[in-house]
Amino acid sequence: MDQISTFAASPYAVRDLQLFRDADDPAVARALAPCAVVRVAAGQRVEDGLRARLYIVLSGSLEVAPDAHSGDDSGVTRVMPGESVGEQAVLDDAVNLAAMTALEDCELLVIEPELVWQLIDRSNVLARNLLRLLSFRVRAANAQLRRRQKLGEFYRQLSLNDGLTGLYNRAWLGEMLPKLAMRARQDGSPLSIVMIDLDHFKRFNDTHGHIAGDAALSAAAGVIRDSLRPSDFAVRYGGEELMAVLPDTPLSLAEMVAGRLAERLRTALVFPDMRLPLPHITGSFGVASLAAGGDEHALMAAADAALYRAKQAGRDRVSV
Ligand SMILES: Nc1nc2c(ncn2[C@@H]2O[C@H](COP(=O)(O)OP(=O)(O)OP(=O)(O)O)[C@@H](O)[C@H]2O)c(=O)[nH]1
Repeated sequence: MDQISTFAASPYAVRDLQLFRDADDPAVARALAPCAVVRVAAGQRVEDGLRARLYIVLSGSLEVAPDAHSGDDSGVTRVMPGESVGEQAVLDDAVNLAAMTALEDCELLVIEPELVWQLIDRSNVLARNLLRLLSFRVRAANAQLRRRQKLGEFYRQLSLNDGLTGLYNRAWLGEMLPKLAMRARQDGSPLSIVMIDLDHFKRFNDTHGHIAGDAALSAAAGVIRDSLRPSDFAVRYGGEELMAVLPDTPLSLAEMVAGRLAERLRTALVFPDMRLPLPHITGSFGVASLAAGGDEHALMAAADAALYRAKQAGRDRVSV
């Protein structure tokens, strides 16, 4: 980064600089006249030392990564001729942590912080342009934060949903069931679960193939999801093991819900457009409610035991 001239000796004029747009005061031109114009070769970093300066690109372009120390490259911006970088660091009197690299051979005007402040005192136009620029940057930063939050939420949702069926997955259950159990204990409200295991699913796979098995799982998941209230949750917590989580639901009502699920599963279409006799699926259902003083582990164990009884009793049925 070598000084090649001063602003006065360069071919550039004050009107080329966005920050000084409409500042046709000759005093501004005089103040900028001795400022250094430096050349930065393509690929070279703008070495700022520990001093924040204002840089204005006169020719070429710079790439600016917000914070060289955070390794965050998501907010990289390109600074074009007439645009400035470093004004915020100058105003904050902070070290400029932005990593500035020349994308092509550049000429930059360098304005020392003391002069920036003198010019702000002298020129209302500059102060107004600076405020406008900072307001634009704050808006851009906020928009980027919102985008990142949305993206984070999207990936979080993705990690809590099962890819095949779209139901909540085991990770969701591990995170949410303890919370739902705690809320139920605090409110004194009932919490029930229905564990569902598809019957002879190995045989179904062996007979109809794994792809048909996947379709059957999706059909079963759809039946469960569409049969629940909006406040209930449908979960796939294992291979062919599904669950309905029913807040504010006592055991007797959960048993009725399970009966309805069993009936709908029995008549569900696995392949609506298949001409061959339809393979059908049934499930075994184990129902349990959170006991007074019990926790989510005891609840799962009780539902598991009920499910075992439903299997033992001949499958395609509900056990409590
Ligand atoms: N197609 C398909 N099959 C799966 C998936 N996850 C688990 N399975 C199958 O589900 C079957 C479960 O078999 P088992 O646990 O022996 O139980 P079952 O054959 O259903 O017998 P019962 O539960 O006793 O009625 C296995 O053959 C698994 O391969 C899946 O995502 N897709």
